Amino acid sequence: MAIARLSQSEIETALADLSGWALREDGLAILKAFRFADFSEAFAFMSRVALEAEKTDHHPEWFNVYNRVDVTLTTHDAGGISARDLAMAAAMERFAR
Ligand SMILES: C[C@H](O)[C@H](O)[C@H]1CNC2=NC(N)=NC(=O)C2=N1
Repeated sequence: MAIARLSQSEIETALADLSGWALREDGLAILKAFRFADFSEAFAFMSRVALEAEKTDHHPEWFNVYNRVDVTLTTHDAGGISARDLAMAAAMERFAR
């Protein structure tokens, strides 16, 4: 299903409100390195995100070691960043709080 890729200015505006998120060098994804107190906290975060991902059919690429969760969000169907990535990033911010 096709979904629109956001413009560069739409992405920059959104990133200004997303603390710690950055544009990947190729401009096709957004990234954040989350840090938690320990593995238990990191995995609790990942569990919440997993439920949200299933609910919204939008899934993160991520890498976890102990208390670290490195996240990449992109929309394959759009070939870049869509509103779905911003919505997921905002949800992750709520879950990490
Ligand atoms: C068929 C299914 O709806 C698609 O493959 C969904 C699943 N989850 C997804 N997750 C992400 N991050 N991007 C997508 O384009 C995407 N597409």
